[in-house]
Amino acid sequence: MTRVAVFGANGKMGAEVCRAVAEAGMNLVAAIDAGDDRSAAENAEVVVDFTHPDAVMDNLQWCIEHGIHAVVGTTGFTAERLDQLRSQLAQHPEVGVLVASNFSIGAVLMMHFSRIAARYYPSVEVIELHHPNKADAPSGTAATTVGKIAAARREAGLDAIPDATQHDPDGARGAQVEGIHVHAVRLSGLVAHQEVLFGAPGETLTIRHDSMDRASFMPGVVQAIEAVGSRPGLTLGIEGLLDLE
Ligand SMILES: NC(=O)C1=CN([C@@H]2O[C@H](COP(=O)(O)OP(=O)(O)OC[C@H]3O[C@@H](n4cnc5c(N)ncnc54)[C@H](OP(=O)(O)O)[C@@H]3O)[C@@H](O)[C@H]2O)C=CC1
Ligand SMILES: O=C(O)C1=N[C@H](C(=O)O)C[C@H](O)C1
Repeated sequence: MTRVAVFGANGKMGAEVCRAVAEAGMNLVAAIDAGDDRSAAENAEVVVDFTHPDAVMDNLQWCIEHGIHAVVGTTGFTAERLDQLRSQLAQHPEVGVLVASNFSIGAVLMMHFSRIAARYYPSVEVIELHHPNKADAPSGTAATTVGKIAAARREAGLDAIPDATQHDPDGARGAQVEGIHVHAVRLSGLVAHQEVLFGAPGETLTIRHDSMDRASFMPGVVQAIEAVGSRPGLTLGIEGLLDLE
């Protein structure tokens, strides 16, 4: 039985992960929340972190220094943060850390399909929609999606988006991430949703994903816990676990 500790255990995701870990027949050895002593997690094989962008880097440094693998759903990962993790992992090459901005199969497919579509459309915008208690904007999923679309556009030699910078005196067209407009909606009743809108003369393509319940993330989290120990170093996303790379 894999020994698992959950960081952020009292949160919306953490509580769900604690249930999923037990239901998957794993051994939940510690459920840690803000202010708790992490030493209770020292005999875990895998830590699952769903905390806060301000807390996650310190938590991961602790995991890596203790030789504990980590599955990370917490968002807020910049290129600099990922480089910092790679440097820490280089000192502990046996440890695996898997960071995924979204563990739901539908969201992973939405990002995959968006990457495929990106080269065929001059225009693209992203609308992400979440519950109002979300700590960050734009979402980690939106940032990952835009990163994949921007890379596919570069590989295809596409010009900059023609309509990205026009006519926006009041900022109503949202933030720009890698030159792509991203709109963040926060609304009571929502969980986690995203639309990727592609446009070309005379047509549009919309790819939409909806998580109506946090249960949608659990199969991906459990699969990542099972896999992370045999993947030393940094793994980004669960695409590799789903044969989507
Ligand atoms: N990758 C994915 O598939 C998904 C990722 N997420 C991401 O997961 C993160 C958490 O989301 P959510 O569960 O909704 O947030 P919540 O605010 O509901 O839960 C976060 C929990 O972590 C606790 N916490 C804060 N700091 C620490 C710490 N240092 N050690 C242990 N626990 C700590 C918080 O305590 P307190 O409230 O007292 O600060 C809180 O109980 C976010 O970054 C979110 O974007 C969410 C859904 C899916
Ligand atoms: O905070 C959330 O709820 C979610 N966070 C992740 C993100 O920022 O993309 C994943 C999902 O969208 C839910």
